[in-house]
Amino acid sequence: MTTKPASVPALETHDLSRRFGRADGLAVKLHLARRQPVIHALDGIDLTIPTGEFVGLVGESGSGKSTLGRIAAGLLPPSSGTVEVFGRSPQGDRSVHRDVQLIFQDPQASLNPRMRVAEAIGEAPLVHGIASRSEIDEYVCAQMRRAGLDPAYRQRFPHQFSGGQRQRISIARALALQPRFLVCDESVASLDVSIQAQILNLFMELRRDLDLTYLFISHDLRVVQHIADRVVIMYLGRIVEDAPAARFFAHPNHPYTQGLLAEIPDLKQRRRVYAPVKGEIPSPAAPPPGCHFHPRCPSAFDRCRVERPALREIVPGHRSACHLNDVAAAPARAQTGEIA
Ligand SMILES: Nc1ncnc2c1ncn2[C@@H]1O[C@H](COP(=O)(O)OP(=O)(O)OP(=O)(O)O)[C@@H](O)[C@H]1O
Repeated sequence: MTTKPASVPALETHDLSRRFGRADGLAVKLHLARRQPVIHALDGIDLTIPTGEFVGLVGESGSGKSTLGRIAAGLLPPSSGTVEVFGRSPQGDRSVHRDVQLIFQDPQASLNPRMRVAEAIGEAPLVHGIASRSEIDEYVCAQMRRAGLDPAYRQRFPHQFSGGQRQRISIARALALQPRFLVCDESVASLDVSIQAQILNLFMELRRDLDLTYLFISHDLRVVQHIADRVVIMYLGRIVEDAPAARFFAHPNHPYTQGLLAEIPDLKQRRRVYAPVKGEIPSPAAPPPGCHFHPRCPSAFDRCRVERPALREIVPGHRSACHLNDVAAAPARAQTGEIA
C-alpha cells in the first residue's frame, strides 16, 4: 500500500460549488421545481488548508460556512468542483470520514439524551475496532480526561452536565475516533464568554498534543482573533479574503473585511477608521451580479456591478477578491497606498 507524504493538505478544494433547491432531486420529486429557487450556497471555492493549520472561517449567516464544513466532513456532496481531504475524496473513500470530525454549536442537540456519556463516547470506537470490549472503559476514561472531564461521571446522562461540559463530551466523542482534522461549526457560539475561553484553550491544547488541523467556523471575528493561523472570509458563497491572521488584522484588504473589523471596538482604536458594513446580506437565492458585495460596498464602481472579481494573491499568502486591487481600475486607491 502506498502512503501519501505528510505534506498532503488536510483540505484542498478546486472550483467547489454547492447548490440547493431546484437542482436538488427531492425538490424535483415533490414537483416544487418551479417554485423552489436555487440557492448558491457555495460558488467556486478554491481553498487549501495545509496539515496542522488552524483556519478561522468567518462570514455572516447564510454565507456558506457550514455547507463547506459539511462537504469537508463528507456529510454532503458538492454539486461541482473537487474536494480532497488528506488527498482522498470524502465521497469516494469512506475511510476519510474517521479522519475528519465535526463539532457542532449545540451539544444538547448532537448528544442522544438517553445515552450515558460512556456509551456516547465509546460506541463509535467499538464499531470501528479502535478499542475492544475489554479496553473500552479505560479508552473512554482517557478521552474524557483529555477533554477535561472527570471520568468518574461517565455513567451520567448529558442533561446532568453544564453546557460547557456537554461541549467537552462532544469533543471527547470526536477525539475517540482519533481524527486528524476537526471542523468546529460555531462550537463555542452558545457558551458564556468565560466558558468559551476554556473551550478555545482546550482546542489549542489538543492541537499541540495531537497535531490536529482545524477549520474553525464562526460568525465572529473576535473569536478567531487569538487562535487562528489564517483567516478566511466568506460572503454569499464565495471567499472574498484569505490571509495569515497577523497580516489579516493589520492589513485587511477587502471592503467587506474592513467593514467587519470596523465593528470590533478594540481593533477600531488601532486602525484607520473603516466604515461598518451597512444593510443586510442579500438572499443566496438571488445574489447580486458581479461582485456579490457591491450593493453594500462604499467603494463600488461600474465594473463591480458586472464582473466577478477573481480571488488572487495581492502579496504572497494573502488573497483578496476585489476589483480595487486592479491598479488600472482603481488608480486613486492605489495612489493613496491603501493597496498593501
Ligand atoms: N439542506 C439545505 N437545503 C436548502 N438550503 C440550504 C441547505 N443547507 C444550507 N442551505 C442554504 O444555503 C445557504 C448557506 O447556508 P450555510 O448554513 O452553509 O451558511 P452559514 O454561513 O453556515 O450560515 P449560518 O451561520 O446561519 O449557519 C443558506 O441560504 C442556507 O439556507
